[in-house]
Amino acid sequence: MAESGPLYLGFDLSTQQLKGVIVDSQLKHKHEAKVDFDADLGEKYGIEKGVLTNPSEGEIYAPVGMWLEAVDLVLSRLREDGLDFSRVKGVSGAGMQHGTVFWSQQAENLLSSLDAKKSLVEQLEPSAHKDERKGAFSHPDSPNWQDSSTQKQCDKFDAELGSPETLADVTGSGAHHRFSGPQIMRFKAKYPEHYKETSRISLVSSFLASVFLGKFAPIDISDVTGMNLWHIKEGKWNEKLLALVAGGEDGVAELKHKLGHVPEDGGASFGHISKYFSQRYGFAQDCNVIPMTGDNPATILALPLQASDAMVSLGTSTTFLMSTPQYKPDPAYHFMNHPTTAGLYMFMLCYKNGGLAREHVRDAINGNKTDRSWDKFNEIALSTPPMDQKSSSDPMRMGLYFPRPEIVPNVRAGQWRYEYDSSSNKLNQTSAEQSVDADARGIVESQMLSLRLRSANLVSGHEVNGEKLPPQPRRVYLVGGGSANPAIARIIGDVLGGAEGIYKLDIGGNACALGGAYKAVWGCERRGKQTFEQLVEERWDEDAFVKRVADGYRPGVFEKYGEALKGFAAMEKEIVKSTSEGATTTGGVFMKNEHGQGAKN
Ligand SMILES: Nc1ncnc2c1ncn2[C@@H]1O[C@H](COP(=O)(O)OP(=O)(O)O)[C@@H](O)[C@H]1O
Ligand SMILES: O=C(CO)[C@@H](O)[C@H](O)COP(=O)(O)O
Repeated sequence: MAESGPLYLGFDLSTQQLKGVIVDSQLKHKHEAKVDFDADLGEKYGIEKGVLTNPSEGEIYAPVGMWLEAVDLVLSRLREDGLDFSRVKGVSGAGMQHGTVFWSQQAENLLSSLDAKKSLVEQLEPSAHKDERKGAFSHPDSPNWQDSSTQKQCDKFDAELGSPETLADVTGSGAHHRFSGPQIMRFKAKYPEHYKETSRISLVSSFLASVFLGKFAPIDISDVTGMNLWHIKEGKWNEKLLALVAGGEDGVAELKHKLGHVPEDGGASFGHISKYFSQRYGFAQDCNVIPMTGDNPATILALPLQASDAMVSLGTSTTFLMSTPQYKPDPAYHFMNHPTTAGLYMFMLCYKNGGLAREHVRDAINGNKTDRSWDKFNEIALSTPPMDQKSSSDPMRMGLYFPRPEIVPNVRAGQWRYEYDSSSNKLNQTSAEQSVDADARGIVESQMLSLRLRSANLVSGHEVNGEKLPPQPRRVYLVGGGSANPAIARIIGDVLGGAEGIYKLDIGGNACALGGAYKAVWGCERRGKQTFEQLVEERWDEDAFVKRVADGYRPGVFEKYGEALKGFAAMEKEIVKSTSEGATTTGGVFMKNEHGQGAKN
């Protein structure tokens, strides 16, 4: 008998891919499809790893037309996968954070009168088809989160409210190159005519929601906190920061109009799907468009995350995410509104040097041949003792591994190695040129020590079998490509702990698109004031959805890494200081110190 019952669609529009995942009301994964920008559309749009670059100005951006083409393509792939679109009752999802899309004056007319026989890109971005007709965008490109062209604007943002600390207190973050406020400010200065012609500025998430809605969709309550423009505690735009972007108070009303109203409820439907999608693909006419959010906020929705649980996303970048009722902002990290639950926040650390840096070490260990296997890396990582300390009288060995300029801490690209004697608290820099074998464990330890250092204030003690454990996450959940690696999971447990252990999401698809699909379920099926957490917990199938992949807290080992933390913090300080003294130009961007007036990646 054919299956019936509602289905929900979640998207993840990220740097390199558009993924679509279908779940049912019980959160069970049913279908998925993806478009890989390089493989499917790379030649046509001239992109590499999903983006175009202008290194002389530190610019990284993506053509919006390519994303539109990907939307039609991913839906046709879902159809090929057997999806019955008439059962889809809700659409939500995520977009990579911070990116902006600039709509033209005729955009809403075009969005609401799409012809189902033609593609989205033909009608909304004719320039992508070399047609000179005016399209729906005042500029064809969207700045990417890896862009670092906004140093001047970041300096002004950090100064505007008095200090980076105050900016972080108000908006949840100090100024960062990729954040939308500094990006819009630069766009206005570089393209004044395009800015004037802009009727609406969307984030990547609200851009995608607008396409499905057939009119402008508001910016989401969580994603808005990745802009450096939203006063988190007051729940409204910060007028001073808007004036900074607009070039004076006179421009504030116009900018506010371009940004639009931000609704508080992350679950309230924006309305029914545009008829383009019901006519072309057969979506139910009453399918709801639920607010789409940022990729990181959507990722925390893939699990019924409890306070003191942590998620480590081991993708291209490494991100560390926690859902917490505490609001303790600092310019070194980010606090954002929780995407579904008022009174909760998302704590986030974001590193550019994640998977790529680990791959560098893997390739060096494999002799830089064509072997891309992780076997040798894993074997060496597990046979190396914690901190490469063969006996307790040996110093601990540690380092920083940054093939790209890093966000946390804010330093230029480079590699540094140190020895640390915890009994005398002595730190010595050693040669960067040494055997790469110790780096297999070393790079994972280094990345995890950085997470432990910065999340220490947010974790608490736990009692397991009557025994009181030191402050650490209750569970650590791994997501992203690197979560497949058992050796990495084991070392993460050693360094970060985890009172109940290390877990991995065991459902198909990816966490971010799944979180988006769950958000659609919640938006459409919640009863009264039922929170997202209550709904997901009620339908959660622990045995089917997650898998315990490694031990967490190991007595003695966790404490040893606690000792290493002091040396690690001192090492970072020394590197930040030495790199800011000899300020270096990396990729056309002037890099300086962590909290001062230097670059914020
Ligand atoms: N077995 C593995 N061990 C370690 N890293 C892995 C493994 N499999 C994939 N990866 C890493 O996962 C990363 C890609 O993760 P993914 O979540 O797909 O990326 P994105 O963030 O772009 O969506 C790559 O850096 C790759 O090296
Ligand atoms: O900038 C941030 C978070 O602040 C990044 O996490 C981007 O949001 C990453 O996007 P993808 O890796 O999904 O492309």
